[in-house]
Amino acid sequence: MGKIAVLGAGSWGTALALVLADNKHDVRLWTHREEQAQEINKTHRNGRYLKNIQLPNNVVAFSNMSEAIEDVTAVVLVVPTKAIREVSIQLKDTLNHPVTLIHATKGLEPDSLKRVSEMIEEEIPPALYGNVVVLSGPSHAEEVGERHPTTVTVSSKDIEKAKKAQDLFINENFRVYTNPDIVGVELGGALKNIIALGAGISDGLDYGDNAKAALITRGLAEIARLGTSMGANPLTFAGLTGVGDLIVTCTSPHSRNWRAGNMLGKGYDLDEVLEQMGMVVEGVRTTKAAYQLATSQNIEMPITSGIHKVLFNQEKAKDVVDQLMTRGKRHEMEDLSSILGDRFTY
Ligand SMILES: NC(=O)C1=CN([C@@H]2O[C@H](COP(=O)(O)OP(=O)(O)OC[C@H]3O[C@@H](n4cnc5c(N)ncnc54)[C@H](OP(=O)(O)O)[C@@H]3O)[C@@H](O)[C@H]2O)C=CC1
Ligand SMILES: O=C(CO)COP(=O)(O)O
Repeated sequence: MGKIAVLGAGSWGTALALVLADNKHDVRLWTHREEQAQEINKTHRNGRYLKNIQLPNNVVAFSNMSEAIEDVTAVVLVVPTKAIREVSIQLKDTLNHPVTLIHATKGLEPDSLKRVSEMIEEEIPPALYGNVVVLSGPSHAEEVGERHPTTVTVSSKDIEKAKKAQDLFINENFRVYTNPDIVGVELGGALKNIIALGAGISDGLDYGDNAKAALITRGLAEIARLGTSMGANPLTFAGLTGVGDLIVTCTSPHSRNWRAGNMLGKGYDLDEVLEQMGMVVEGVRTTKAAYQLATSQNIEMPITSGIHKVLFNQEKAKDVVDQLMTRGKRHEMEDLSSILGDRFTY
């Protein structure tokens, strides 16, 4: 078994470190906070982000990146999207040998409109890792920490790299599939957070199960619409990183995006919500990026546009739902008819 560095000691980095440790790897969990590294090494717990989980002894925390990545064969980058460029630059300045590079971050960058693997490729010369691998899918850190059955997908432009990552992570509790469609895998993981905000808002307004099912299903339709226009395979959105992650994020109080939406639905304002969360709510910045993408590519994304109005234009969630419900009439399978042709045109 090899030495692996996990960069980012939030909820997800800590849970992934546990999976790798269960697979008998020598795991080096890097945090930018010295006091957090000391706490993890002393107590074998990450009190702020995953307090109920006891970490195995083969997870060792570091606050010095060059010590954390010394002689590692793989690096797992798992910080919020906002920090990806900064941590990638630190990694580029520190790394002096080739590694398998995996990221597990779910987001899109506003303005540049880049996916996370594209951001990494812009900051770290691909000569050091070949092609980036993304790990994504329905996986709350709290449940992975409890070793509950979980399934995820790894994807890369180089499928051999994805298979390497599959071998590092797979075990009896954590089943890992491969998928060659990195565009679809990354977009599914990023865009579902917008819909999870919407599901939380709907629950905050006490709109019940019908409304939430509508958001998940029509949310999937608009995710697939944007994704296919960007080159993704539409079938990826029917998989773990599409509908799978939508279900887990839109229906669970573990989800920070759902919880943030829930507070918005109950009438709190965005700044208050983010302050109370104390953890990353990726859907907020991703809504901005997806709205910019949809506008620039002329793709219809009514739910995303509605959530954009609630987050950034101070429109009332209830009014936005009313607007969504009274839009012009549509054919449910419009997207399929353009992909599959005559059989779906009626
Ligand atoms: N939690 C989950 O269940 C899952 C999360 N993800 C994704 O994983 C990514 C990370 O999320 P998650 O771990 O949950 O987030 P958390 O909010 O739990 O933790 C974020 C971590 O990143 C650290 N961080 C922030 N900025 C920097 C920086 N500039 N340099 C170094 N470290 C930094 C934070 O440090 P500090 O304490 O100092 O702020 C904190 O340790 C997100 O994209 C999320 O969508 C994916 C699947 C599941
Ligand atoms: O991506 C996740 C589960 O798959 C976690 O979602 P949240 O960031 O909303 O908690």
